[in-house]
Amino acid sequence: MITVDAALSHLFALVEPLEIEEVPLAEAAGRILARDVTARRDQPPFSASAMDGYALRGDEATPGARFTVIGEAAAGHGFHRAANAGEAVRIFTGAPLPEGATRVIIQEDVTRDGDTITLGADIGTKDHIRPLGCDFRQGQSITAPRALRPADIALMASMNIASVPVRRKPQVALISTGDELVMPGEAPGPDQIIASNTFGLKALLEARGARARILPIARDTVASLTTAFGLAEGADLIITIGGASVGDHDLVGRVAGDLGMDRAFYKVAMRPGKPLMAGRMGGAAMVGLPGNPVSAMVCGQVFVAPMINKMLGLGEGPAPRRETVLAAPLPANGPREHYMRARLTDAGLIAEDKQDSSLLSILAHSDALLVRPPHDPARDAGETVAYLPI
Ligand SMILES: Nc1nc2c(c(=O)[nH]1)N[C@H]1C(S)=C(S)[C@@H](COP(=O)(O)OP(=O)(O)OC[C@H]3O[C@@H](n4cnc5c(N)ncnc54)[C@H](O)[C@@H]3O)O[C@H]1N2
Ligand code: MOO
Repeated sequence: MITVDAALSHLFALVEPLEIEEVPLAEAAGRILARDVTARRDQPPFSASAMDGYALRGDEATPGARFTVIGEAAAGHGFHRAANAGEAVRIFTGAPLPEGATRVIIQEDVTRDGDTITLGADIGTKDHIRPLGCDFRQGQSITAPRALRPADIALMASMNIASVPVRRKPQVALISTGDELVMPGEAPGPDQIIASNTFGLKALLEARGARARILPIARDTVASLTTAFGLAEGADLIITIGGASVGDHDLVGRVAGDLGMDRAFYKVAMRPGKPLMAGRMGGAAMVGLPGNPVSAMVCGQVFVAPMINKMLGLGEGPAPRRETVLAAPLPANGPREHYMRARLTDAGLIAEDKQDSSLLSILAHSDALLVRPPHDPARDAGETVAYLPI
């Protein structure tokens, strides 16, 4: 058995950052920016009014001063003549400031009579002008790598970037193995259960930027598993679930080996998730996850998600941990790193009473995996512990 950290190093060695592709801006949300992009223009490209009112020379803006309105500037339609002494231009929010004007007086502070305006007694001190380039200047960068959020998409649109260099999405093939499994919606036989792991993992990995394909369930036969591996052709990462342990029907390691899988390791000192295996299989990385549903999901968080990150150009790093206090005491941990299902409360973290790795209902109502190092001693309420948010 190897440590979680050693397993992660092996897993990182199995994958590389994928190629870069250009996608239309409208499809770039959630993708990983692969190269820096730079603004193609200044924003705003001219000094613009921030309010509806009158543009005039700031040195003339005194309470009670009068001006002649000589024209109008609206957003998209500037007024292309200078405002001279004693002149004002009717202006609207977003309009270019006419030459000579250095201040906008909002219309609430002005009285107008025909083409004459008089400034009110309290016009404040603000100029209500957005200077040229005050948001960003041409050449300003958004640096890669970066997971693109809605605000980044808006910023790139404003920068006039219509197509975006992103990492190709990792293609993941998910194979459930076991005679006991049927797909959700099917009628299970008396000894059968529903395959849940592929669905949970697809959701987990797609939320992290991968594209996951659920293959037909492989039965516990060499022929069926061989067929399933064949269907995984073209994937960057092949994930099997179940059949990884030492039972007579646990065939994944053997069949993968026969098909040329170059095994990097088997078994990790963690709980749940001990019978994990991985290696290279043709052009793909292969990870064999344990079948117990919580084990598969925890391994997805701890191992597969960081592999996806590396493929997306986000570097090699473990699943990010946070710290908080315990709200209830914990007994000493055994020799394996334990990822305990736990709930975050106002008083701190509370580990679930039941930690069996078959209990999806407990996982679903947990929001943290409390990380216990191997041989961690008993802990009291109030002590600081590490956890993975899930
Ligand atoms: N003698 C030993 N027995 C077991 C050991 C061991 O070290 N010695 N390890 C145990 C641990 S820990 C785990 S985890 C499991 C892992 O076994 P497998 O990876 O071979 O998984 P299966 O036996 O195929 O299935 C285990 C369990 O999970 C259910 N399962 C499997 N696939 C799915 C799926 N896609 N969706 C929902 N549920 C699934 C399966 O029906 C079993 O109940 O081995 C222990 N045994
Ligand atoms: O490691 Mo198993 O994954 O403990 O249930």
